[in-house]
Formats: sequence, C-alpha cells, structure tokens
Amino acid sequence: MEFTLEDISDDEIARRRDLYEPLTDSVRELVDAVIRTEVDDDSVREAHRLIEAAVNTLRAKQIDGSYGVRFTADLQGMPWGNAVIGLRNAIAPPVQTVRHADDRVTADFTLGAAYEGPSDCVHGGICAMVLDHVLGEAGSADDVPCYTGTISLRFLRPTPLGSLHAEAVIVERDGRKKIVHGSLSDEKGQTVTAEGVFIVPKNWDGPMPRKARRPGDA
Ligand SMILES: CC(C)(COP(=O)(O)OP(=O)(O)OC[C@H]1O[C@@H](n2cnc3c(N)ncnc32)[C@H](O)[C@@H]1OP(=O)(O)O)[C@@H](O)C(=O)NCCC(=O)NCCSC(=O)Cc1ccccc1
Repeated sequence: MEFTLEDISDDEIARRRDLYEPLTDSVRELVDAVIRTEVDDDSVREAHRLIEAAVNTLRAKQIDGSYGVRFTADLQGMPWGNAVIGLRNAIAPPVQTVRHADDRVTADFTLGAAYEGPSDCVHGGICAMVLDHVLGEAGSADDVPCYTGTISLRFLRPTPLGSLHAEAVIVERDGRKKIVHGSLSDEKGQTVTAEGVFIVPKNWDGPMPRKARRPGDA
C-alpha cells in the first residue's frame, strides 16, 4: 500500500482546499451542463473554445502520472485524486464518508445525470464503485488498512438518480480477512446490498493515514 509524504501545515491544506474545491465543483457543473444543454450550435462551439483554453491553462504545469495517496507528517490523508472522494477529482460525486463511534461508516450524497445507466437510474457500475469505497472505509475503520479481495452485490431494484445513502460495517474477522456488509438506499429503502472480503496487506505493520480535517469537524 503506497502513500506519499507531503509535509505541509493545516493552514496550507486549508489554502489548497479553498483553491481546488470550487474549481472541481465547477468542473462537475460543467459535466452536468454538457449532458443537459440545449443551447444553439454557436454557443456549444464557444463553450468548447473556452473549455479548451482552460485545459491549456491548467496543463501549463502539471505532475507526471496520477495524484497518489498523499499524507502529512501527522498522518492526515489527502487522497484528492480518488475516484469516489477526491477533492480534486470532478468524476468523484463526491462521496463524503462519516465514521461513527461504533465503526459504522455512512455517506449521504447525490448522483445526477453524469451517473446514469438505465433511464433516470444510477449505472450499476457506479453503485458498485461507491459501495466498494464505503465498504473499504468501513473495513479500515479499525485503523488497520485493507484491500478489496472480493465484493458481491445484489441489485434489489433500480437505484434512482438523486439523494442516496450508503453504509457499511465489519461483521466478522478471520486472520487478515475482514467480512464487511453494506447497502445503498434511496428514500424508500435499500436498492443494493453488498458483502465484501477485505484483506489486510501481509506486510502491514504500522499506522495508516486518517482523513484530513475539514473546518467544523469534531
Ligand atoms: C492483497 C490481496 C487482496 C490478497 O493477496 P495476499 O495478501 O497475497 O493473499 P493471500 O494469498 O496471502 O491470502 C490471505 C487470505 O485471504 C484470502 N484471499 C486472498 N485473496 C482473496 C480474494 N481476492 N478474495 C477473497 N479472499 C481472498 C485467502 O484465501 C487467504 O485466506 P485464509 O487465510 O487462507 O483463510 C491481493 O490479491 C491484491 O492485492 N488484490 C488486489 C486488491 C485491489 O486492488 N483491490 C481494489 C483496491 S481497494 C479499494 O478500492 C476499496 C477500498 C477503499 C477504501 C479503503 C480501502 C479499500
């Protein structure tokens, strides 16, 4: 499990969060707008020109490869490129997980037009992606990291686009294996249930990064 040390202060994390979070939110808006726009052809071409200019501005200086899983010297994690929770990843819905005192992990989030599979419903692969992440965080809630080994999903009924809730908890431990159960729900109840086998890396022998604090966090 690879982590990258980036030794920066809480103030610098907050500065970067304030800079990048609104940018990423605007790109999410852009993705939604591209799907749903009905403006005339010239307006589409003008928007395309502006977007290409923005891409060129950002590409003037960039890292090689992906963002990586970065953490500070006091083990605050900054997985900002992550596909599900990444603060700098517009593909991420984003899902913000909450870890409870009983080690249950929950998340309330919204999936819009960009996540559609069947008409007005969430793509099954997106349900799987979100559940894999929420189960993975629940599997790691005992501060011992783990990878997904196997995850099984039961799609009970279509998941409508809109406000959703996910939750998961470890139900059993067996050596390096943790069995984690979870579900995805809309306002009427569960739409997908999940069961996963999460495996602690065999070479793991120390602490793992935790989430970077947000203003207002306890
Ligand atoms: C590490 C491991 C999963 C297992 O390798 P090793 O350590 O060499 O395993 P070893 O052979 O030593 O067996 C030990 C025990 O485990 C059992 N067992 C083994 N395999 C499986 C299995 N597949 N499924 C079920 N069980 C399996 C095996 O029978 C044995 O049991 P036993 O003791 O006899 O009763 C490796 O295959 C791998 O890296 N896979 C890719 C993982 C990956 O990329 N995942 C996606 C990224 S993570 C993510 O996205 C989610 C996330 C989000 C947030 C936070 C956290 C997570």
